[in-house]
Amino acid sequence: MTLITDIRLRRILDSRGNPTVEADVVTESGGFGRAAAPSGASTGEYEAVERPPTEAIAAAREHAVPRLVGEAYAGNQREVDSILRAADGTDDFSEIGANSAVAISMAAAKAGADVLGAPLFQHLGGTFRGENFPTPLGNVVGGGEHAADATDIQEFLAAPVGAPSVEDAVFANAAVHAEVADLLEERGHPSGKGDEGAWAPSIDDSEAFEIVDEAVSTVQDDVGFNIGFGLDVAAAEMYDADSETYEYESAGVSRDTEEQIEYIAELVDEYDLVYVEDPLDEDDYDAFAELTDEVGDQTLICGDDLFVTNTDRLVDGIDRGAANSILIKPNQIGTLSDAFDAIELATQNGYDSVISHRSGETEDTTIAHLAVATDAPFIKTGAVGGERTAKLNELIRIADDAT
Ligand SMILES: O=C(O)[C@@H](CO)OP(=O)(O)O
Ligand SMILES: [Mg+2]
Repeated sequence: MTLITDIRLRRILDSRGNPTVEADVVTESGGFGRAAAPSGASTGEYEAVERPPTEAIAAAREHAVPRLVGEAYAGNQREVDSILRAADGTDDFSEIGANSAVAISMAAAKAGADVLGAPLFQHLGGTFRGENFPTPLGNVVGGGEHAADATDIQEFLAAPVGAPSVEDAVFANAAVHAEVADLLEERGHPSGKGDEGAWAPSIDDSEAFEIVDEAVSTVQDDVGFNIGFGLDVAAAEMYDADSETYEYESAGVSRDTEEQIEYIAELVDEYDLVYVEDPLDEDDYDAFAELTDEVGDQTLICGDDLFVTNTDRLVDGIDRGAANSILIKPNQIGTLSDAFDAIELATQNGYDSVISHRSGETEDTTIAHLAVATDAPFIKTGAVGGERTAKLNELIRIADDAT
């Protein structure tokens, strides 16, 4: 029933107005799945390769589609994904593009779920999933590669860890986002938004800390449950390999690696940060390990550019004690099976998984299902904006259907 009988690939728009790859997968019994690849701006050096969509589509039509149509079963995700790997023939999907690969992989999963008549999270995670929901990390202020002339730290994230339901958590993040706008206005910094819908004011990081701290406390008092906050430092983007320093341009500050470790540890203490992503350069496992040793019992130290959803890099991190959490982005590695393997390895080793969007997104909701399917404790998919609320609203629907 799930034999794949047709795959269509096309270019569609992403949230930045750039082209991306969308895939439709059809099965023998009429099952249908559609999915689109997201796209990063602060991409890790070791990510699978995204090719220009026109090239990725042409290469996938030539190498992958003929090996899948009439040959593979959408209900057998491992088979689909291993055919994608074999058809590509490289380690990093540089032939068919990780964008074509991930779109086909996710569309096949949806087609498999459609044939079964089960929600995607259940097809992927089994019948006992759907009871636990991830805490959404909501991007409320940001800069870095996601907005010009804004904060050096890429993302300030609301983290409603005490929310009684995913719905309450989603609305709490939106409330923090709105409160931040009021505070920016009061302080004379009315602001536009960056790529992920976070406010992108022209202020330095220290002022952003004050504002987010205040906004989180105000909303916490309103809603009556605990809201913390966290960061995606995206430190690889500010690391200068020649001078071996982290350059905070808006503050005019430069920190060497030891100073960066101390700075982050102080921030964790001062603001009770619950989450810190990529606080150090993507090549510096030792510095990650040092920081994790120092504050890893107080907060999550998450590797995004460090691990790039890659089990080989995660094994290195586990061996060295670098980080205690991993960001999971299916397009960083190219298939859902690879993303699942990374989550499983993380869980077995006590690392928390954080399922994540990219800064360039579409209406695709696969990551909401992936988070529920894998019992992930966190999902990072913005706070507002249609391509972000697509995933957040899908989480609310999954929770609503489950009760
Ligand atoms: O760094 C990140 O975690 C992501 C998503 O927030 O950004 P990008 O997709 O630009 O890599
Ligand atoms: Mg990141």
